[in-house]
Amino acid sequence: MLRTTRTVFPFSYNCSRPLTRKLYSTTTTRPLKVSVLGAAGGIGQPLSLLLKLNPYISKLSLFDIHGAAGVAADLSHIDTSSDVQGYATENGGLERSVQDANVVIISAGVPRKPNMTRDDLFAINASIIHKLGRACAVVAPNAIYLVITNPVNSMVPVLKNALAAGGVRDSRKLIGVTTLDSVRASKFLSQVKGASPETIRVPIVGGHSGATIVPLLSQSGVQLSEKERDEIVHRIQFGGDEVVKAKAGAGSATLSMAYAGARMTNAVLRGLSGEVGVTECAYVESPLYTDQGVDFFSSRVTLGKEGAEDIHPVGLINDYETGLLETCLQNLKKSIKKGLSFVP
Ligand SMILES: NC(=O)C1=CN([C@@H]2O[C@H](COP(=O)(O)OP(=O)(O)OC[C@H]3O[C@@H](n4cnc5c(N)ncnc54)[C@H](O)[C@@H]3O)[C@@H](O)[C@H]2O)C=CC1
Ligand SMILES: O=C([O-])CC(=O)C(=O)O
Repeated sequence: MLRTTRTVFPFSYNCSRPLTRKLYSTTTTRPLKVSVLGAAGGIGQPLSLLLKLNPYISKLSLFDIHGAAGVAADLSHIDTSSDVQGYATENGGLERSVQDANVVIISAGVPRKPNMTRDDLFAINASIIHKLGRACAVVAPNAIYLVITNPVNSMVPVLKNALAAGGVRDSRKLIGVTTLDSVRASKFLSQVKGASPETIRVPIVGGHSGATIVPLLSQSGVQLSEKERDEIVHRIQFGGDEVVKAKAGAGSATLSMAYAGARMTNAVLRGLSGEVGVTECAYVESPLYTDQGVDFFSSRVTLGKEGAEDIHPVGLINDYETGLLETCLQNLKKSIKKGLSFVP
């Protein structure tokens, strides 16, 4: 197979090399197809743009109930190697868009408006995720699924059941995207400390909503006063609300989410391509807290050819973080139960 080396992507992210950020460089050996569902949306469009720049991807497939053909036509003029194709609902467009996909990214659904919680999106988004999952299970049983749609804490369990109903049961291939919390943590901490965000890594465990977002600042190597710590934890937990408020009814984070989604997708593609030691924090079916009735949990995972291959424990945490984790687990348990109990 032809081997090509390109340097086009704006970031390289590797938890095993946390202090490096450089132009993306890879040797591609395997053509990979990535499908984006919800591709014409606020996240879908900039995410698809970033994916068009990713040299791991040979086929970029865009599906939306409105407007994917236009987005695909636009992106297809960009002079990178990948082919872009847009699909609408008609003529089995969804099924054709995900057929043989290696990775399916789902950002289809409704975003928050001010004074809404992520959980307020549950009913409408669960129906969408379930429907997409049922269709995808038939034509893309081996894909890795990345769920962006909120509430992530419940949508991943919803998708698990939808895929399982179609006979697809590999938990390593079902991943909730919590990367935006990691991105925010690096940025917010860097602002407090006057450091470069590239040099700061904070493991974020738990889930992706308010008190379920547990930043392990004690593992960041950054010293903080109690006041600084409390403020930064609050800002990381409720960073999404800042954007929802600022957008004043026009939706929630899209551009920073596209960046975070592209980073997570890139990590998954590196793992799929055989790179060893690729890790990110992600929300997966996890054995870590099943004894407390919590079957899904975000922690550091190692990504490989089968998806989330190793799930790492939270590691050493202090009393303050133990308190945050207890609150997180209580909340997470309810969101997971709600997701698993969803009946379309
Ligand atoms: N995981 C995370 O960290 C984050 C998650 N989100 C979530 O991502 C989701 C999408 O947000 P935005 O892109 O801003 O919303 P948006 O409304 O701009 O875009 C959503 C897109 O989904 C499409 N869509 C709706 N039903 C569909 C279906 N059945 N099949 C295919 N496409 C369908 C719509 O046509 C639209 O283009 C929301 O639920 C939001 O809360 C947002 C930010 C961060
Ligand atoms: O806040 C929202 O609804 C969108 C989101 O998940 C985030 O920005 O973290």
